[in-house]
Amino acid sequence: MPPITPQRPRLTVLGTGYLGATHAVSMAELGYDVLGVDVDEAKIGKLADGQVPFHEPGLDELLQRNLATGRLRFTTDYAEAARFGDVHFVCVGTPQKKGSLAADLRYVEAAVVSVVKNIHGRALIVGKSTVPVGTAEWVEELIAKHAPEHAEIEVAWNPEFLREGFAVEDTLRPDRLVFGVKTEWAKEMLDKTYRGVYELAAAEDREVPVVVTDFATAELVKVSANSFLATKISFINAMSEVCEAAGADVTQLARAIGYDLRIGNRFLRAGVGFGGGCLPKDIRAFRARAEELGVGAALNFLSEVDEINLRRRQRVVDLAAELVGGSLAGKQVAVLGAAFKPNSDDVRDSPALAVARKVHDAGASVVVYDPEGNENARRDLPEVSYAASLDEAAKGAEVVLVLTEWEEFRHADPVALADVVNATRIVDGRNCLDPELWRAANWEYRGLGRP
Ligand SMILES: NC(=O)c1ccc[n+]([C@@H]2O[C@H](COP(=O)([O-])OP(=O)(O)OC[C@H]3O[C@@H](n4cnc5c(N)ncnc54)[C@H](O)[C@@H]3O)[C@@H](O)[C@H]2O)c1
Ligand SMILES: O=c1ccn([C@@H]2O[C@H](COP(=O)(O)OP(=O)(O)O[C@H]3O[C@H](CO)[C@@H](O)[C@H](O)[C@H]3O)[C@@H](O)[C@H]2O)c(=O)[nH]1
Repeated sequence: MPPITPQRPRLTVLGTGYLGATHAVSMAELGYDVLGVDVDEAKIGKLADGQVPFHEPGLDELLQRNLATGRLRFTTDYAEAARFGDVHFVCVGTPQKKGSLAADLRYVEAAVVSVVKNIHGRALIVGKSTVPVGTAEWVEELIAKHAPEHAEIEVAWNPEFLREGFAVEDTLRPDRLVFGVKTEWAKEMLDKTYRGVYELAAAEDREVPVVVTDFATAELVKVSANSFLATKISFINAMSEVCEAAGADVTQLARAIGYDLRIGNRFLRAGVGFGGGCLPKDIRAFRARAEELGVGAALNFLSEVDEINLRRRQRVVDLAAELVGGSLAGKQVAVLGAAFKPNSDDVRDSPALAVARKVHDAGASVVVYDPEGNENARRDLPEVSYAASLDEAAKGAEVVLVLTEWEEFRHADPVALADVVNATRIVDGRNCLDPELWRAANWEYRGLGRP
């Protein structure tokens, strides 16, 4: 990619997890000088050594290439970060608070304070983490309290919409950019920062829409986008429940309604529901913030969205029990999938792992296999066994549950697998298999929302 030349701001990325590492690497790929910063020394050590600490297709190669050019470096030293950066991207985690629906902003606070107290010139702090509306104003207050008096620091909010599994592509070629700003200078700095993205789009005859807003709107764009996506999934999963009761097929229903362009065919895959480090916590934090703002009733539907989603996990467990004759106690169960979606090793709030836990709690002996997620899963759910391959997981199973739609599972051979299991029973928790194929190989097949 041609490096962009004039007036390139130097960038730091504070927090080098799924979002930050991808952002740092992608911005270096676009020609910027980037310093990635994290408090996790092991993570920084790996990144500096050219190893991506998580699974994200294509990221390893770009990391190594950009380390080699010298454009990309990593550190745990905030003083160095403050000296280096013109623009500081805040990409730290905003997980759900323990015992509450709300977002935990302690890492945002720590990152902002650590960097601004060391800034002596002019700089822009750009929030990328997903946060409750009002956070950017609070970050301004933190800066006023902690920055040296002579420093000139402004804030912008620039939410990120990347999807895991497509993170690099989404960063280099975003559907849109959102700039929540208060001043023309902040807008100009963001334009300079994203010039590489604009130039790549122009070279490919595309345009990247840029929506310039106030802080509150930018913050809300992010959580409302995720709420809409979560609602779409729970809508189709609610239809799935009705299809099950009525003997209809939700996959055909989704296809048919999706032809209406007003509805669209994407994000209508019924199954065991949404998980991950974003949608579940974001809809909960949004509800909590709306309560604080006195408009909780406006988002009551999001609690229904959450409940529909969680009910699907129990539905898979019930189907598995039904298939083995009523009780899972003492049965061997193969769980295929641990990551919350394919092409990721992320197991945060993963439906697959939640089901594995429930099946284990029901007294079954559970063997999990995920092509990339075993290691993270073992940390979260050490009570169950992990297999190194699909065949090893399925060996001797009374029922197989497909809970993450990895290609490897989609293309599994039902005839060959029949020789490995103890009983040919399968629950397709992602509606990703061809029922006819599996039934033809003598499997008792159950999908979600399918007759
Ligand atoms: N993962 C995604 O696909 C995605 C997409 C868009 C937005 N987001 C949002 O981005 C934020 C980060 O998500 P993530 O998935 O990358 O989380 P993550 O847990 O993978 O990464 C967060 C990183 O922040 C680091 N950190 C914590 N405190 C720090 C500090 N004081 N200074 C520097 N680093 C610190 C952690 O060590 C960790 O490496 C969240 O708000 C999330 O909602 C995530
Ligand atoms: O039709 C569908 C589509 C998705 N899912 C599930 O929904 C979850 C989320 O999927 P996806 O949105 O692709 O993954 P994320 O990487 O979590 O991305 C979401 O969350 C990010 C963090 O906020 C945003 O940046 C992205 O735009 C938003 O799509 C996963 O468990 C999927 O299995 C379904 O069950 N059915």
